[in-house]
Amino acid sequence: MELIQKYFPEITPDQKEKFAALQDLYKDWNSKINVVSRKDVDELYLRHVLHSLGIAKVQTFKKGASILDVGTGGGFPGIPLAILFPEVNFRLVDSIGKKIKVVNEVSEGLGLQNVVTTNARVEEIDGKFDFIVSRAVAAMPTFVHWVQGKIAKESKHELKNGILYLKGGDLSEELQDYPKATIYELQDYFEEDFFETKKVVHLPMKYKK
Ligand SMILES: C[S@@+](CC[C@H](N)C(=O)[O-])C[C@H]1O[C@@H](n2cnc3c(N)ncnc32)[C@H](O)[C@@H]1O
Repeated sequence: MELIQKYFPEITPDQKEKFAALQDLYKDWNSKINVVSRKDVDELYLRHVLHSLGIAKVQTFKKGASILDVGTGGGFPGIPLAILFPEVNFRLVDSIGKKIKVVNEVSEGLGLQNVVTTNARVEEIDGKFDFIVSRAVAAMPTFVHWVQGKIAKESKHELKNGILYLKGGDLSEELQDYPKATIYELQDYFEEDFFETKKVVHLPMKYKK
């Protein structure tokens, strides 16, 4: 929790309270429906919350923006980002119903007004979003295939509307067909080399050459 404050010192008392409440909510819901490993619950703030917020170091979402979190699982990166950006609209999607149940319980437990969830495959989702965020769901070509057509053209943001994907490893092969992809290293934003998945990939909507 101290790490959240260290790297996001501008959070309000309300946001601080919500971040602090996450641990008990996940512990409680995970004991009923096992969606996050026990080790992960113990290391929730570092492995999940701070890691998810890495996306916010790359792009600050403006008021009224719409964000789709694809394959949110237990709510990552969507829930921490929704706490950090209360005036931004988040839609969290997962194809597994019990994961969405946990996300709903956590979101309701926190009283988040800016989160809606959908239990579906992302391919079935209609609508356009400013950004699509994700972590650990599919290789880039598959992912792009799923989400192309769901990104709004107009951008009010510093980065062009598109995908922001938390990824690890050597991405040169995976990204070879996407010359417009930009790779941001999380270690440039955090003093310590915290994370196993160390990069945020930004792929703008018009990703082709
Ligand atoms: C490895 S988990 C990652 C969960 C979360 N993003 C995280 O990083 O903790 C991958 C998730 O993607 C979901 N998923 C996979 N393919 C999907 C699809 N086509 N549409 C929606 N969800 C999908 C799975 O159900 C699973 O919950």
